[in-house]
Amino acid sequence: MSGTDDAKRRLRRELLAVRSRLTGEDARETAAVLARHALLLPELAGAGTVAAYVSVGKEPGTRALLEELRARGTRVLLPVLLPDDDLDWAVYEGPDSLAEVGRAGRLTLREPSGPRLGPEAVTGVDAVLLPGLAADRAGRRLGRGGGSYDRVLARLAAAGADPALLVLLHDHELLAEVPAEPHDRPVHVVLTPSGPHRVRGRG
Ligand SMILES: Nc1nc2c(c(=O)[nH]1)N(C=O)[C@@H](CNc1ccc(C(=O)N[C@@H](CCC(=O)O)C(=O)O)cc1)CN2
Ligand SMILES: Nc1ncnc2c1ncn2[C@@H]1O[C@H](COP(=O)(O)OP(=O)(O)OP(=O)(O)O)[C@@H](O)[C@H]1O
Repeated sequence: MSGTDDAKRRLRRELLAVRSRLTGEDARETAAVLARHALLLPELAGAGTVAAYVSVGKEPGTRALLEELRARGTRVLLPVLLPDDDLDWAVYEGPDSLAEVGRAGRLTLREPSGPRLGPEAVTGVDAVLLPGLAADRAGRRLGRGGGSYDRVLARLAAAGADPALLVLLHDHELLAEVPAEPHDRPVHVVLTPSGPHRVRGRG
């Protein structure tokens, strides 16, 4: 294991421990404030299609945001986790269209139940909302470590697609520096309840 890999693991453990201590009230407040900021961003206001995700556990809440995007006519794609941790995609058709999917040792996810569009569908979107555990002001993002979004970002680059990339975090998860490996690709905006933090020189 490389030193960076090891540093990422340690940091993930610490950040998940802090998240586990957040209250339901923290999560609800974060969700409302994040949705308000997000809906004002030009990257989302001008987007025809947005790839997003349904927040779980103590992740900053995305459900209000998903509903409001859909209500204003934005096409929203949601991920379906494949057995190898790659992501397929399907259209969000409202809260009642989500199915709970449990996997051993993992958080129970809510996934869209409509037709699957294939992993390449993400290359046609205008913006991607990414989950994460931390990011820094250079746009380096730390995910849960499955490499799902690393693969999404590699797929976008291979297709020559350049959608706006936004990671949604709690304020304390915007760090001075996140350890990065050569395969990591930076995001453009780190969105926290205190507002959007734009990565200089991107977007
Ligand atoms: N809300 C949400 N949806 C998402 C993601 C995410 O991070 N958040 N993903 C992002 O890729 C994909 C799913 N990947 C996941 C990977 C790990 C775990 C999980 O429960 N991890 C445990 C630790 C055990 C483990 O690593 O397997 C944990 O974080 O507590 C959940 C989802 C697609 N959908
Ligand atoms: N393009 C890719 N295709 C397949 N595997 C990849 C790709 N990029 C990275 N990986 C692998 O994915 C694993 C997790 O990488 P990393 O620790 O950077 O995850 P992460 O960015 O924190 O998580 P995620 O991408 O799920 O949000 C590593 O083993 C890495 O080698």
